[in-house]
Amino acid sequence: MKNLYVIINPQAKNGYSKKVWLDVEKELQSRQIPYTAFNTEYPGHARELARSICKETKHEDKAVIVVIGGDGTLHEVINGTVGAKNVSVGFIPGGSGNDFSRGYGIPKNHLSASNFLLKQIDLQPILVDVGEIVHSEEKTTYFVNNMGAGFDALITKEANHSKLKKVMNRFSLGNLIYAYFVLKKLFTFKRTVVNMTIDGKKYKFEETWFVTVSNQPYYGGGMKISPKASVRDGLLNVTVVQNLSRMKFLFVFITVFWGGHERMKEVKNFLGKEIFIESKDPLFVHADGEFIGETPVSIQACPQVLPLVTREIDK
Ligand SMILES: Nc1ncnc2c1ncn2[C@@H]1O[C@H](COP(=O)(O)OP(=O)(O)OP(=O)(O)O)[C@@H](O)[C@H]1O
Repeated sequence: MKNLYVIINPQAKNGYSKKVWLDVEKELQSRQIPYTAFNTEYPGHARELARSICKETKHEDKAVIVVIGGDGTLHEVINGTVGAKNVSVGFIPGGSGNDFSRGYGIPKNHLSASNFLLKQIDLQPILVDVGEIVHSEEKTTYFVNNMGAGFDALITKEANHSKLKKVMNRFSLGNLIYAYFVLKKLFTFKRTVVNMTIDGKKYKFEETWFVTVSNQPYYGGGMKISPKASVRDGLLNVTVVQNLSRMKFLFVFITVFWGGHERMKEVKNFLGKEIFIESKDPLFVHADGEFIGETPVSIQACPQVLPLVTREIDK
């Protein structure tokens, strides 16, 4: 069996991930599977742990890092492993949003996900795409789900820093926090001009609410922002929402839950490999729901670079 490392974020979903780990640990022990486990101690720690596991195992044949937490922890681990060909990544959901499981064919229930993972672990991992963002001072961030600039990044930033999220997570209502901030920020958000280049072609969008670049269909805890996005096609799906009154924007935002927004004339969709986003006024930027800075940013698709323990995913 491949060497197994587990990275647990004990804070994900207000500590629910600790319970997930107890169940998974029991399963590993009953099957007498050896493992090395680490708890994250602060934001950013999962990335450091993943990096040092990759360094230590670089002469080993194969290793697997299993992430127990939410999409934020997974995002950090990916940022520590991208490029390490011998290390594959597995995921057991223990967070509140779970867009990664939705988009990558991983069971949502942690016991099913753990059984599934242990069955797949010694099979060939599936190589999936990731997106690469180069932002200020040549800093690079990778994303697996999506990145966005504008209103959605503002909501992400507000929600992640809000004490209310913790309270609502306690009642399994963590996702409602996003709806709360959408309503709170809807009437004050300043729309701006966004200039984009997609595979060499230039675009100008007036009165832009947000731009999302997706690797998979889901974001914001189950919203279908990019229903046709595929994690194996080597391409990124761009969604631009612009020229909408505040009330119509709210309506469009609601239709994102089932992907209905794609038919609206104020929603533009593109496919591309290299994307540049700049704006007249700086816009907040997120990657996989984690705030990372402001525009301008350059994004590119990195086709099939991440070995993932999952089932075959259609191209
Ligand atoms: N020990 C820790 N203490 C505080 N924060 C931590 C710790 N370990 C990790 N974090 C941070 O917790 C944040 C949230 O983690 P994560 O996204 O995995 O859980 P979640 O918010 O419950 O789930 P989701 O993103 O799926 O909604 C991440 O930004 C991560 O950096």
